[in-house]
Amino acid sequence: MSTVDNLNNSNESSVSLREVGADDPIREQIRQVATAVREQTPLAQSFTNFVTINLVANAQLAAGGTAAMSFLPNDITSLAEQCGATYINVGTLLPFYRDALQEISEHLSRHQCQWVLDPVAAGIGVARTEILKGFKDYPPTIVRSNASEALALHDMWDLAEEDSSEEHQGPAGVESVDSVDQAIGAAKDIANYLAQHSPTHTAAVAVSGAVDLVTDGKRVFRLPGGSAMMTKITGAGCSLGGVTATYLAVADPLVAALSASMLYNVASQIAQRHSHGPGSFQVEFLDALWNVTPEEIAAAPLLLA
Ligand SMILES: Nc1ncnc2c1ncn2[C@@H]1O[C@H](COP(=O)(O)OP(=O)(O)O)[C@@H](O)[C@H]1O
Ligand SMILES: Cc1ncsc1CCOP(=O)(O)O
Ligand SMILES: [Mg+2]
Repeated sequence: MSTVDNLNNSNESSVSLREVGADDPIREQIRQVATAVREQTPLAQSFTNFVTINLVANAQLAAGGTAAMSFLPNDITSLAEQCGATYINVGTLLPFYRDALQEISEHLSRHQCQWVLDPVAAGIGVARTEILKGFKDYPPTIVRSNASEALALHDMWDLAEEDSSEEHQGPAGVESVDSVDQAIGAAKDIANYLAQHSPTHTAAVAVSGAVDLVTDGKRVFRLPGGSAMMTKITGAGCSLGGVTATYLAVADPLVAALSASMLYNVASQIAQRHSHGPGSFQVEFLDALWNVTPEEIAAAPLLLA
């Protein structure tokens, strides 16, 4: 049975899916941006949490980009226009972050700088909710999150239709307690909202899980593959956000989100084969990010709903 049949027969997806063919133009676009990242070593700066900041920088380097991390608004705003993209992750917060992140998001928006948001632990704590609500006025180009975080952000931004409120469990920490399927509607609504406010009228949302979802608000792609070992290292999702910003520096939001997620699925599968537990998995994963070819990334499993 093929991947598509497996998914169509399982409860991983409630909609019918078809494989994106080898000759579909989107695969050639993905191959080209993966090549461009390796050739151009784009800089994506990050304001990210201090649990996983080192893995984010290492993953960006291994994927072919360069990294710069800072918590100072003036650092971020002065580098924003030289960076291809900025990455903001709200996993760990300090009291000054509320004002800092408002200043940064306002600057990025006013100067039409592209950025990726990882709303880690969305729904937990008054401070985080206030910060994430504030981003509605100065929105990112891409939201990359797990399913629970996408659902919480959708609630916070009041994007639900009156009669279509999604039932979900609410946050329980940084791990998802909801399925990717539950977040399809939320992901599309968020992507459409981001696109309406984007200077290029394009945006994307990437929801990770056993089968990832990537949407620009119109098309919904599903990405099987990867490794469950990714849930046994901290920062798999955070570093995917950073690498998505690396790709956004050279690609449109949909192709950037697809390419980064496909790279992660191919690399984590290789790492699982070569490792013996979480420690060696993380090392093998960084090596695989470095060694995977643009052709392998573009050929990764990709389904269209
Ligand atoms: N059960 C799984 N099987 C395969 N890949 C997974 C699984 N869970 C997560 N991943 C992968 O791990 C990476 C991080 O996703 P996830 O764990 O959902 O993010 P987060 O750490 O933000 O919760 C993504 O590349 C995703 O595809
Ligand atoms: C454990 C933890 N606590 C606050 S941020 C963080 C890292 C979360 O990383 P990821 O979402 O990539 O698993
Ligand atoms: Mg996360």
